Formats: sequence, structure tokens, C-alpha cells
Amino acid sequence: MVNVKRLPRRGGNYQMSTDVKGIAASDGFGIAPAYLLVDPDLTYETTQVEDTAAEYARVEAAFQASIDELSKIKENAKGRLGDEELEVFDAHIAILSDPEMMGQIKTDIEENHTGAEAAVDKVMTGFADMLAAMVDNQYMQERAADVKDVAKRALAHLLGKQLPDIAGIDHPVVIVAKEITPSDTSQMDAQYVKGIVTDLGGRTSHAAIMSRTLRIPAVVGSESITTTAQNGQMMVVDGLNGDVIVDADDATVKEYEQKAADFEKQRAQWAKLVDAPSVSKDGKEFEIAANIGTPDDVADAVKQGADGVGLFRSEFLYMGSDHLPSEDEQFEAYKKAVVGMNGKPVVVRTLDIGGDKPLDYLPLPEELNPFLGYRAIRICLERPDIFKPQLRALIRASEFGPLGIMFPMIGTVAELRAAKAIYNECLTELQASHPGIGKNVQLGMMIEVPLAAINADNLAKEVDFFSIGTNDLIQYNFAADRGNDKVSYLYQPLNPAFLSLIKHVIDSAHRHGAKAAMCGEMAGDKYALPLLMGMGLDEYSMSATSILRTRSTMKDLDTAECAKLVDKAINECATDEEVKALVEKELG
Ligand SMILES: C=C(OP(=O)(O)O)C(=O)O
Ligand SMILES: [Mg+2]
Repeated sequence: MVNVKRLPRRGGNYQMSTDVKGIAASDGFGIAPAYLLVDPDLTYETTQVEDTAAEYARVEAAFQASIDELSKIKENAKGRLGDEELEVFDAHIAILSDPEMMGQIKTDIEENHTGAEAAVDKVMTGFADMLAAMVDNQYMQERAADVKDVAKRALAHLLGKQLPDIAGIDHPVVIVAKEITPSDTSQMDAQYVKGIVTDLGGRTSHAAIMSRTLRIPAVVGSESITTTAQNGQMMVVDGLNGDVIVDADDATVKEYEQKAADFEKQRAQWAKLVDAPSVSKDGKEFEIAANIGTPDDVADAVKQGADGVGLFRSEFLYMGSDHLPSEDEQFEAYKKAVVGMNGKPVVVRTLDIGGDKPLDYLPLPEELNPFLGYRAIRICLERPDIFKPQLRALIRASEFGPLGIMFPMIGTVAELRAAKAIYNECLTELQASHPGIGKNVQLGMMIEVPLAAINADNLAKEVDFFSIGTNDLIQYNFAADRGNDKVSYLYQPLNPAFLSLIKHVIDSAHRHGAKAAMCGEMAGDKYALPLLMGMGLDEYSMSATSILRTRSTMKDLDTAECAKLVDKAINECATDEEVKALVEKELG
């Protein structure tokens, strides 16, 4: 959605600025020049060269420039990336120094008078293809991607083009991209990345979730930002309303700097509630917890006054590694989170890969509908060799503080029982040498599959708690891909039919003495809050940045009034718009 405006520049000239509308994905305002995360055009003309020595010298210069660039990126990324990730840069530098490859490029130029670009492209693609053909050697196959990556960098230098490089960013920027992957976000330095704008994605896409964790203002699903913005143009990202201004002039920048300052003041007000209980106006206590991706996020959760961690997305541990993390590696990570929360509970979700979260080192079959396919608990139940080390690590970590374990994507009672059976096997094994270990673990499941929500009454009998994953529960109930901005209008947490399903889940949990939590994005939605309080949801787990705002709204809401609101929303409203209007009136 693009809107071109003529804005008066200071001094009377006019500047064309462009407004782009997207989905507000992460609170706050980001103001900085654009940094396009889009590969430049690397096509070249095939030429015959006369001066072959000069042509080969161009190759040597391009390779040296690539080596210098990689060394600089590696230097910048130190401290942010682990040793194994940093080693990738060394591997790329080694490829650029390979005498056999250099020799072949030189021969091609000298004997065939091939231009530098074509020679580099041909020889390096040949090397990559050779590695990719080694079907019995997964390690060598994976190196094929490295050679291609390096070839792209060398070609860019030959053509005088700049490749984007997230880990190398060392000045304030707003990142502009088609979409952002979790591995992109893991390389970002929040100190320099002031904002993110993408063409694709919805509020509950993982890119959006990660930008909230990193506290980077973000607008996703703009459809057109990569074709609208150019490198270096001044960008304003309004993560509260989903507005992006491309090529903003001084007056607009000033206006938004003021808005950003006001927002910071508001945040300072909320910050006063950091040690306050999460309590309604009529004194009913709730828990407001944080969603985290790695143990390092615990520090921010504590800083934001979280009453616990309601969702530790353990798959980010796996995605941040180049191998399946061992039981001991996982134990250390879970222990760190539990110890960091200092007596407050931590709920870890077992591995939830598949869907939009692949693992490079665990190839999964190609699927037409990955979100409906082989993912999460479906993989773990078939692969105890992966599942058991995680469960054992979690049970061991529970010795250091209150810990909950929950299973993702459970659809049926049989799946839940199968997961619990594997858990119990691990418990028995560990108790043989450590009597009493794991006695304080709470066992729960996510409610993300429509049938599980409908069948909540039976499932609740078998768990200590539910955690409602509204991101997937909405995706599956509305049959609308959560990452597709074309269908993002179907992300309707306030739809009355959906609200009555949520109420059924909460009531079912309570009927059987189980706790009802929610860890999908709906838990941090300001319009949903009074409705969820009215339904008696016990725990609200959200991006750490939303905790204090939620606590502040909660203290002004009366649960009896909220319950009446739920009744009206479910029985008198027909659309999510009507529910939103009703809640807006209540919030004042
Ligand atoms: C919390 C959820 O899990 P994720 O967003 O990681 O799929 C959810 O589906 O609501
Ligand atoms: Mg989910």
C-alpha cells in the first residue's frame, strides 16, 4: 500500500516522500537510513579479453577485497555470534585462498581469454556442483552453499556492487527486506538496527516475534517496501501504527523524533510497575510472563518485571547451532534460564521445528503443506533419539528452580499420552541414579490445533496446564497462513466465534484443576486483555516489551465488568469489529 506525497523541504523546495502502510509488528519508532537486504543484480556481459594479465589482476583484487570484507564482518560479529558461527567466515576466507581454484580461473583467462566475471562464475560454480554431487558426504554437500556464497561476494566486487551483510552493520540503519528469517535476526545488532520493514509476513510471523524480542520497531507485510525504498534514504518506521515513511524530510523526522520521545516517556511511566504485582482493580491476581527464544533473553524478561517465563521457544537453541544440541548443552541452557528467573517459573516448550522453522542439519522431507505436515511433536514422537535428550536435560534443569514442560502441536489424547510416556521413561531412567529428581516439574501442552481446543475437556484431565498458542490456533481455525500478508485480515483474535472457543478451553482447564495460560500474541493484545481477564485466564505470556503496558492496563480493569463484557462479546456481537468497538468503549 503506497502513497506518494509532496512534502515541502526546508527552504521552499519540494521533496517526494512516500508513505507505505504495513502491519505494526513491534512497538516504537525507528528513524535511520535504509539498508536494503536485497541482493544486487549480478548479471554480467560475457567478453573476450586481450590483456589477460590485467584481467587476472582484477580477480586477485576482487578476492582480496572479499577477504578483507569477511575479516571485517567477522571482527564486528565477535561477541554476538558463537565460535562455530564465526568459523564460517574463516571457511569462506579459506575458499578465496584455494590455490587449485585460483589456478583454474587463471588458466581459463589465459587460455580462453575469458573475462574475469565469467571465469570466476564458471570455475566456482563447477566446484560447488562437484561438492553438491557428493551425496554420501553431507558435510561436503553443505560446503557447496559456502562456495556459492563466496562466488557471489567475489562477483559483486568485480562488478563494483555491494552485497548486504547483516552481521557487518556498524552504523544506524533501518533494514528493508522481502522477509527476515530467524537466522537474520540472530545476526542483528539491536544497537545499530533501528527498525525493520518487510514486504512479507504477518504480526505472528517469526520475524515479527523476534523483532519484538530484540525490541526493534518493525512493520511487516508492507507488500512493496523493497521496490519503494533505496539504500541510504531516510526512513521513519512507526511500529505502533504500521506506517513507514520513505525518504522522510527534516520536518517529518523531527515530528517522529518527538513521537519517539513521548513514547519513551510513556514507557518510563510503565517502568514504575516493574516490581508491582499483576493485579486487577478488584484485587484479583494474575501472572504476566515473558516469551523468550534463548536463555540470554531472561535478563530482559527480569528487567521488564516478568512474573515468569511462559514460553521458552526451545527450537531457537537448535536453530542457533550447527548440530543437534547435546543433552548437556541443553541442560546448561535451561539451567541458565531457570537460575536467571530466580525462583519464578520457566515453561519450556519442547522442540517445535518444521513449518517455517527448518533445521539445516536435520533435513526434513519436502512437503506441499509444511504447516500441516511433519512438525513439532509429530517429529519428536517418531524420533526419541532427538526427544529424549531434550526431556532429560529439562528434568535435570528442574533441580534449579520451578520448571514447566509443554508439548507443542498436540492434536489428540493419544499424542499427549505418547509424549507423556516418553517423558516418564526419561524420568524413570534419571530417578534410578537421582531419586526424587523431577518431582516439581509441571507438565502441560499447547492448544494450537483446533481439535485439541474442542477436545479440551478430555485433554485437561491429563495435564497440569494448558498454554493457548493463538498464533497457530488462529491460523488453523481461519485456514489462513500466519505469514501471508494477503490473508492477514483473517488474523482475528477478537472474532466472537473464536472467543467462545478460547472460553471453552479456559473453562475446561479450570473444571479439571488445570491452569489456563496463553502464550500466543493474543495474550499481549490490549483489546483482548479485558476479555481474557473476564474469562479468568490465569497467565498471559507475551513479548517482554509488552509486559509493563499490560500490567498498567490490568490494574484499571474490574474482573466482574470484564466478565459482563465477555458475555456481550460472545452473545451479542457477530464480527471482530463489533467486539473491538465494545472493548474500546470499556477501555475508554
Ligand atoms: C505461541 C505459539 O507458538 P509459535 O508462535 O512459536 O508457533 C503459537 O502458535 O501461538
Ligand atoms: Mg505455534
